[in-house]
Amino acid sequence: MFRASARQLARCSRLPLRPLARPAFRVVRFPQTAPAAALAARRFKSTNSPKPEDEHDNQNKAPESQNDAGDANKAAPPRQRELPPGFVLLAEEEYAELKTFLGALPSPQQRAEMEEIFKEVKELGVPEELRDILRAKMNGQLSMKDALKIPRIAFKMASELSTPNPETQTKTPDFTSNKPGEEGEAGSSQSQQQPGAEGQQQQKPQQKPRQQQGNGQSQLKQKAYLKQKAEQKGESQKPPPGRFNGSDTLTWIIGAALLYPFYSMIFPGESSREITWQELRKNFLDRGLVEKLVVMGSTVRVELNRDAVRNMYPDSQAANPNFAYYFSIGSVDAFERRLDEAQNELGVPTGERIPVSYAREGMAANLLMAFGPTVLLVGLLVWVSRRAGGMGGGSGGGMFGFGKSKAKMFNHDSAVKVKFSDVAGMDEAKTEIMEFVSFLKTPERFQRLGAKIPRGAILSGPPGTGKTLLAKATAGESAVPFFSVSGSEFVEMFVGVGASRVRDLFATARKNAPCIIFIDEIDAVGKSRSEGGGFRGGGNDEREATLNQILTEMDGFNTSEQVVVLAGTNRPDILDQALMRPGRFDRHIHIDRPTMKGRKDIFKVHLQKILTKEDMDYLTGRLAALTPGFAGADIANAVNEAALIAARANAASVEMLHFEQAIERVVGGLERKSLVLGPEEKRTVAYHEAGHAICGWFFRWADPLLKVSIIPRGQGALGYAQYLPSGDAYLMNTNQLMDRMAMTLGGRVSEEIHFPTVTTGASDDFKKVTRMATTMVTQWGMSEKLGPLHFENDQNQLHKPFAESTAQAIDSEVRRIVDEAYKQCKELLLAKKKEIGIVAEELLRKEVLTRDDLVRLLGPREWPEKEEFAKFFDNRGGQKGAPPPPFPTESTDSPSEPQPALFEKPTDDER
Ligand SMILES: Nc1ncnc2c1ncn2[C@@H]1O[C@H](COP(=O)(O)OP(=O)(O)OP(=O)(O)O)[C@@H](O)[C@H]1O
Repeated sequence: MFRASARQLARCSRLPLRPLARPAFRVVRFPQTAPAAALAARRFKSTNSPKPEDEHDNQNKAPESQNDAGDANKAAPPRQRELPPGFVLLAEEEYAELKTFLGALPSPQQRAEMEEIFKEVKELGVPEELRDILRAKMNGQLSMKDALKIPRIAFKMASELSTPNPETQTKTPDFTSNKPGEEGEAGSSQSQQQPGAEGQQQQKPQQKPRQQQGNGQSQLKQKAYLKQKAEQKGESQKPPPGRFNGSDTLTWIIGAALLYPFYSMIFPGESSREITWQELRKNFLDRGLVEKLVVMGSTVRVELNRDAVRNMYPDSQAANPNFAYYFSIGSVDAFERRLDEAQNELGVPTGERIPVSYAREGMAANLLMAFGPTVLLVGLLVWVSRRAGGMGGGSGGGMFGFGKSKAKMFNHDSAVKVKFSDVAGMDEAKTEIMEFVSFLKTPERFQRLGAKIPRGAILSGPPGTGKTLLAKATAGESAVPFFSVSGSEFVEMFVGVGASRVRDLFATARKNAPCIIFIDEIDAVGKSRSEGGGFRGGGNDEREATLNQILTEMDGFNTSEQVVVLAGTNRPDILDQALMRPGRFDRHIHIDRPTMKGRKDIFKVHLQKILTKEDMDYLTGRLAALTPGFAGADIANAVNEAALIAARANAASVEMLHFEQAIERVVGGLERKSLVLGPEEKRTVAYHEAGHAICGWFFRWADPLLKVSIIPRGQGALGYAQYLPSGDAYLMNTNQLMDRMAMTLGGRVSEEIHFPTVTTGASDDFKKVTRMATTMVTQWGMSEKLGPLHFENDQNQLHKPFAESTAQAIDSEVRRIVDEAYKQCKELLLAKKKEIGIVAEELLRKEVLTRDDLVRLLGPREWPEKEEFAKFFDNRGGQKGAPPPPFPTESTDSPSEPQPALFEKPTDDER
């Protein structure tokens, strides 16, 4: 990590300096300010130093001068000046190493100029750190730390290079002789270097010019002169050598110039260019410039003899040691063959052939290229899931807020407006939950007596029965914040998110206490832990972790903490027992579908918002009678649907007709006017429905018929008969069941009697009959042969929990019951064949027949009607003498089969 960032840092600093370095070279090319020339002039003008012309000659003869220097090093000739502190002289091979980085410079001109500076460097010495870096480079042990030292070293050297040679101080004005001409000449030639010189003197008194030694007066004069000059130039004192002074332009230029080659020592440029085989041959191979070829998979790197290349192509980048050419090959064999042919053509003797090596790192690179993206993606996913999973604690937010609870909060501002008066038809449940309200409102009443308040309650019941509504009403009555969340919101694709969200939810709730948490559909997370454990797919660790967290959090409340947890579910039977134990969800409140009275009350609640002129008592009673099995949500939907139908009809208020149409629509689905039946099909449907109607009319225990229709409706129903089921059907006896089954078979039997063949239309009837008969045998103990036994036949179980012989007995009993119902039906319909014809023909004419039509066609039903039926369907609209309410023009299918809910006693008003 550190390596990468240091590298970037270094690159960053290198790039902005590059433009600075280049102008510096351009400046030096022009006569006035070539740094190399200026440096040479300033630093080596001593009595013993070579004259500028000689120097120039020397510059042109670089190799010799290098050799000389090397010899000088070896022979240690007397030096003209002392080394600056911290500087060392480079050994020949170190200097040669340093020089290789000249190749990093893009143009030959720049290389030549930098070479001048390097010659200075050779004389001046280099900071010890640079020598160490060079040695590390030679040993292949360069580090990023070295890279960070480069700017300091470059500017330290630049500062030394731009400092006048003490030898040249001899050319300062001779203050002992006050000859103005000399002063002027010397001053003009050296004015630029004076401040630096002063700094140098202060820093290194031992380097004072020899001429000044022993001459205190002239020293003082000279100091005064230098100071005056510095003040004239407005320059501050030069900092000690090695410390960069930004105002010293020359130091800047030289420092920047040095930076580039120095950096290329640490970061060899990655520049490379692809060439073709032909280019390789023409430009390098044929000219003997290729030193080595390195095969790396399908590419070959060309290693050139840099010195030879520099001589041949002085302006080419190829001379740069960090620049590489490469070319692609199809196969290694083909490449080797081609290379051999080329060398044969060139007549290269076998012993001097170009060495070819095969690099192994290509393999790693190839592997990285192939699997890198996948590894990266997998790594990212693991990282994200770890992060998401690790987001524990109350804050829970973390990356993307995965661990945060999604609970909607209703507080005083967004207060829950629902009150208990809005919840109808569940008085027992309301009484139970009322206690929570008192606890939240006046906790001291309970605490005073040492009573512990239940932590929470599970509200269970079929969908739409008002569980959420009741929880909201509890919050509304208590006037406390209400957190509503669905169990499924704890489930996320990331491991640990569920538990984290639970933590977050409870932490927020504690902060807002007193308050209510409502977890809807808690079965999504609260399913029994043993449930998934069997052979059916294994356990679900994530769900269990979430459940455990809920259990822990509920345990974590202390008795005085006023946080009530309510949970809603349709499946209390599958909940984990640990949830239900005292101290957690202590109360279990079951909310069933509303009774007749409950439906009436719910209709009253929802009708408050509806504009209707109907008598409320009669309306709600009739609607409640028409909607057995409706849950609160169905009722709310039916009322709203009625208002929509009335609005569509531009009615001034919602009338009974609209309500009944709405109920039919909710039960039977949309009328399908587009489905046009052929005459024969229509006739079959009419006789089928007439068969049902006749059964319903003449069987004593059958449900009273409300209407029959042959208008298609909903999914696949071509016609139907609507009955008023016997109250809420909490209990049904065998007679009722047999009559209902016989009535259900009436359609098919009628077809058999009236047509030479039968149709597929009775399939659903058979399904209902079979299910009823099976339930009678296996669950309701209504078969003498099998007796009062309950046979569970779970579809998910592979094996039936009873013997094969029992299964056969069940089958035969079911068949017997259905056969009996069939016989009963056939006997009736054969006897009433004429009546079927009458009803069917009337149906074909009118499409819908009401109860009144049937009375007209068949005479009054001979069996006494039920109480509600008499009260709400007496055609008087609840008032004596009032005109009968118009009956809906559509009808719908029967609300089906009997409800097997035989476990609860009907309330008084149900009987
Ligand atoms: N007892 C009731 N009194 C008045 N309205 C009710 C009643 N029960 C249900 N409703 C109506 O039905 C709507 C839906 O009810 P709610 O969401 O409470 O049902 P639920 O039992 O929570 O359903 P689910 O089990 O599908 O979550 C309520 O907004 C309300 O309009």
